[in-house]
Amino acid sequence: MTTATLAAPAIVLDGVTRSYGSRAGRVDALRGVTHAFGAGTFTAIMGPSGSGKSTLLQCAAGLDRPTSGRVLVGGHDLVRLDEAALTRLRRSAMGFVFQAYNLLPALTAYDNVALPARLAGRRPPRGEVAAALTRVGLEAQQRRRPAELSGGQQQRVAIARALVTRPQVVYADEPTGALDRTTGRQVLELLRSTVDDEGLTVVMVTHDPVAASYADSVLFLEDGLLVGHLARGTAAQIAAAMSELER
Ligand SMILES: Nc1ncnc2c1ncn2[C@@H]1O[C@H](COP(=O)(O)OP(=O)(O)OP(=O)(O)O)[C@@H](O)[C@H]1O
Repeated sequence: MTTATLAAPAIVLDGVTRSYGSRAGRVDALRGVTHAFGAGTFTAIMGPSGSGKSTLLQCAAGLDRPTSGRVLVGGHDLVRLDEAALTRLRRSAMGFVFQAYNLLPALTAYDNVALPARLAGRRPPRGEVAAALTRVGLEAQQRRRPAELSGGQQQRVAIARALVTRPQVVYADEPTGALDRTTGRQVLELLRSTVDDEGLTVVMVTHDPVAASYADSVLFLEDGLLVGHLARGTAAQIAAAMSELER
């Protein structure tokens, strides 16, 4: 048995279902998903449009509540936490990176990175914010506002903001969706290095086999169910598995 299998998982989904009621009827976005994400691993979630990828990520992050099943993050059962406790856990243990960088346009890069700590009611030490910006290669751009940064730089600010609270897990939803290939690769290398160097657990939704090839393993979702798993696949192998699914 390897150390990875001995380590307690960072995130556990246990029989997670999520149904949405709408005027058009019921949609079963997740239909019983069970998976343990090992601590210090990078997992990509792939699947056709509407297969439940974003719903899975939202449930794993406590941004959405499952209809049934359990979600454990760092041993905490998210389903049993009230909103206040969930918010505290999200702010201390989880980081988020989205396709749209969600930076506040009026704030500098520095103040955007400092924001999560301020929201949690503390003034982050200047050195911690500066270190997070240095970590993503933006120490010289601290005083710039988002409009004065390229897309890739804005995404790196968003990653610094996700890392500054020293989370255990980072959830990323199409983090390279709005970036060109070279810039996207820098962002993926950065996510990869947070796993390799700092032992973070990263879960990333992506449509892009090249992005998914940076992960340790790829989970394939179809129609709300986990239907496949590929460990350490190349982009070509991942693309082949995807087209098999979409056939
Ligand atoms: N708030 C909601 N209300 C009703 N239905 C929803 C809601 N959110 C998602 N769904 C439905 O649940 C299913 C799964 O959606 P989800 O966004 O998780 O898929 P996805 O795999 O992330 O799709 P995409 O790749 O297109 O972003 C879809 O059928 C979607 O229409």
